[in-house]
Amino acid sequence: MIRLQNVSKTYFPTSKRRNARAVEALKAVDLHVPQGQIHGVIGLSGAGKSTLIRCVNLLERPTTGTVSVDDQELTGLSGEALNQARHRIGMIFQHFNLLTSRTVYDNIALPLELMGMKRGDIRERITPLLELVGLDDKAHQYPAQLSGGQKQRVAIARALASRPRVLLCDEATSALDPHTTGAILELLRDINQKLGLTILLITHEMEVVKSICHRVSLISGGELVEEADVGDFFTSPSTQLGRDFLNDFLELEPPAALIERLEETPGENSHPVVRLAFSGDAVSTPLISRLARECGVDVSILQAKVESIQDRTLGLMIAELMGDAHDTRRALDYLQNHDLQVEVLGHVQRDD
Ligand SMILES: Nc1ncnc2c1ncn2[C@@H]1O[C@H](COP(=O)(O)OP(=O)(O)OP(=O)(O)O)[C@@H](O)[C@H]1O
Repeated sequence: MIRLQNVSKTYFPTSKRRNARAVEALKAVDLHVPQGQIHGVIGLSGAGKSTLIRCVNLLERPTTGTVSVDDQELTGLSGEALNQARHRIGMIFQHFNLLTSRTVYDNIALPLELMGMKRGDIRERITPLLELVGLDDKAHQYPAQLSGGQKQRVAIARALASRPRVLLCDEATSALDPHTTGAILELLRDINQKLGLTILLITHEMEVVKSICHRVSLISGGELVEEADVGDFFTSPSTQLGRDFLNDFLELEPPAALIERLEETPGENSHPVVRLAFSGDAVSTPLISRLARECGVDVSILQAKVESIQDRTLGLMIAELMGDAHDTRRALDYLQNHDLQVEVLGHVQRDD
């Protein structure tokens, strides 16, 4: 439904200052979002998220590469043809972008008025939309009379008014409190299911990805460095940046006092400290007691938690494996052979 091929975007300096530099905001990005999927793009500030999503509806024109939506190449269009194609792409923003002088109803009607639709037809379109977003009693209020969550509901209804095939969400919940964020994400999931709408969203929040996305891409320095199903991303990200995002989200770090004592290479009396991630059957298997029994190591659990990621359960643990070098090596092999993701964080010296 959405296809970006080899998309690059360079912002060239507009001033003639000597130190003005071009910024390569996107570098050879390939992305495919199939029909009906919710795809998240996550990255740090300045990574290129906004540029990427704005390239999809050509609010930013890519410097090179092609963008297609619903089998139509947008990068080959201009003028009226591009305008028509954009009706099939709705967009919502972090700060809602509503017109303060228009009521809720009139904000939602705006794109339809611009399309030249008759008043009666507009009414027929808007009534069910107000119901869908849960604002049927607010039609004649002004944005200033609404909460942030209600404003975003108006923006969603406005984005859906032209019956788009695709909805782009630019940090749509970043200005909202956690409770309202949850409600808006639920509405987006509902719309995705009821209308079969394809959704591309950008965010810096793992919670958003975890709550509603099917697939996720990680962007860094203008490049997509990792792409995975959400369940896989949360169990075994393949890049260091992915692991950093996950660990920040899970708040699973060894205690500070231990971090200070961690050494990169094993010493004579040192034990490995490992971060373990396990999902599926491994969550309900008593692996740690088996590990102790079969490999002859003691396991000191420093932190542990169980998370539900959509329909999967993810177990996480930071543990020290205590035993001689041979046994701890066997223990690491044992864990890996039982489909756990094992990351050795370092080695800690034990004098006792
Ligand atoms: N209009 C512009 N002119 C010049 N440089 C720009 C422009 N817009 C963005 N950039 C630069 O492009 C890079 C990517 O910016 P972008 O806004 O896409 O990142 P982002 O991931 O959305 O960041 P944030 O989460 O902070 O909004 C940054 O280095 C930014 O400074």
